[in-house]
Amino acid sequence: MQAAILAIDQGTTSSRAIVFDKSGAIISTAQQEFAQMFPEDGWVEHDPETIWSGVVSVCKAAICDAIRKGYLPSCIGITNQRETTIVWERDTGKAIYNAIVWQDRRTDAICRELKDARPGIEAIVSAKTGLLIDPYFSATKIAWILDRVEGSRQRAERGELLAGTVDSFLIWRLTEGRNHVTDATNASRTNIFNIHDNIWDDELLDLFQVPAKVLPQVQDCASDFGTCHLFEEVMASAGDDARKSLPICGVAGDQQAALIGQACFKPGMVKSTYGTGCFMVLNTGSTPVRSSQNLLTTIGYRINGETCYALEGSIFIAGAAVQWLRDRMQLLGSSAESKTLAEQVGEKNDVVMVPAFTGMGAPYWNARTRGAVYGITRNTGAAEMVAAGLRSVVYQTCDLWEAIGSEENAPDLRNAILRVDGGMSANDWFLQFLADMLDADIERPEITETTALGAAYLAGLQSGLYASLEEISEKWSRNACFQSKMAPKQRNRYLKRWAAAVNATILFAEQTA
Ligand SMILES: Nc1ncnc2c1ncn2[C@@H]1O[C@H](COP(=O)(O)OP(=O)(O)O)[C@@H](O)[C@H]1O
Ligand SMILES: O=P(O)(O)OC[C@H](O)CO
Repeated sequence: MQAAILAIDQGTTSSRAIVFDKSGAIISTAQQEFAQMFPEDGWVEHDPETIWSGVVSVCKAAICDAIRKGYLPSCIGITNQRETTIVWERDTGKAIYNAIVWQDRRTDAICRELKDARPGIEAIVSAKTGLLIDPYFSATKIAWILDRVEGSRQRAERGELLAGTVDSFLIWRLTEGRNHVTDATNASRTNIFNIHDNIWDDELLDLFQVPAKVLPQVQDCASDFGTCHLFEEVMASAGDDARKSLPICGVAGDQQAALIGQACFKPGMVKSTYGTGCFMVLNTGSTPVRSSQNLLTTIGYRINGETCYALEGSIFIAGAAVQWLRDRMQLLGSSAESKTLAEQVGEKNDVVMVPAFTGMGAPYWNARTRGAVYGITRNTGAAEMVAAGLRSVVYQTCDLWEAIGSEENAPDLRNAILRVDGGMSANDWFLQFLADMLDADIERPEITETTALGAAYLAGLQSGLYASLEEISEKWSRNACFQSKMAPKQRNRYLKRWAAAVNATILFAEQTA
């Protein structure tokens, strides 16, 4: 049997397990989509039991298939949708409420009250955590659950409840209730983790009303998170001598894992991942760069106790717009069909979509806005709407690129190449429009499952399969490069219309609040 690594990628719309060999090639893969729940306007929930059963079943399927091909995983790396919050019982491992998903806006009022009650508090939170006060992050989600599920605050104080992001919940289940841990990247998305001192911050715990007792221990991304015995039966099919338990030794939030999978290890290297949302992450090295452009300062990875920081622009709706066009509007048979339809639409297409379905992320941070479409005529059909959806993701990326490029203390983006990955990066039409609008080179790697790959690299580092980040860096290879072909006049026209559409959407939200 050849050496391999099992990566668990628990994303917003699906759970995947991928077995990689040492070179980073995919040996086997299994995936399960799961239901998104929208109980109220702006609310998004997942069923933790569905997430759990899906993860177990994809892991078993991927391990089985890998063994059949002559590969035996020796460790597990985990990556996950970040910020999504679960509170569960220490005794039973059962969640006391559904997972509140990162996109969920229900705690907007709590965030506003905090800011109104204590002017200047956001600057303090931002200085310590690199984040803003926004419903996106985990702290207000934990507090909301503890305040709404009867008796849970008292239970938390008695040590009966545990809380965490999805990685933490999965590790608790995978280690059968032995380890309540998380990694520094996931912790850095909670609003209560001090990214400079690497501790849960007492002042912030008090501010957000989160009891320290419910929180996991925070570890380096490549470290010992516990051992999983749950797949021993499947592992046994490799033979009696085969190792059966699997150490979990790499963990990172999905966007940071993608930074690693894209081998963006040097300051100035930047990637954008197009899954449900889009997240542009720029490596800024050992110095945290404080944003003047409403971007987030976050932990890129922490290895051997050394933190590499990053600047992040977060967009809530990217592939989710394509999903909406497919599932709700029924304009597409599949997400891939969006390319064929968009190709039918010329440069004159004037429909502009602002996909603020769950508010707007960076750089606007407006939780109250909702989606809008402008410029519909009697000629507008499915193709125009689909092109508008794809273009809206590009325009949002332009906003991030502009914001990151304007940061005074960040590495210069003028000659930077943007590395892309995630579900939407399969779409060539989208990537060409992206290159045209950014006026920059866009590179897609051979392996676009970079999120899972990053988690596998971390586990491989810790388990000794790789010696260093340099060794990992050499494995990155390019599949395609997209370069701008658009005339500046046309680019400016598109950008002007986008800016007008965003302004109108914000104005509508303000006037109807
Ligand atoms: N060829 C494509 N063109 C446009 N969008 C796509 C394409 N393939 C997948 N997507 C979109 O990518 C998203 C899935 O990407 P993925 O990286 O798996 O997301 P996540 O990790 O958030 O679940 C879906 O929203 C889907 O609509
Ligand atoms: O599920 P994704 O890939 O869109 O990623 C979700 C992010 O981690 C949210 O911050």
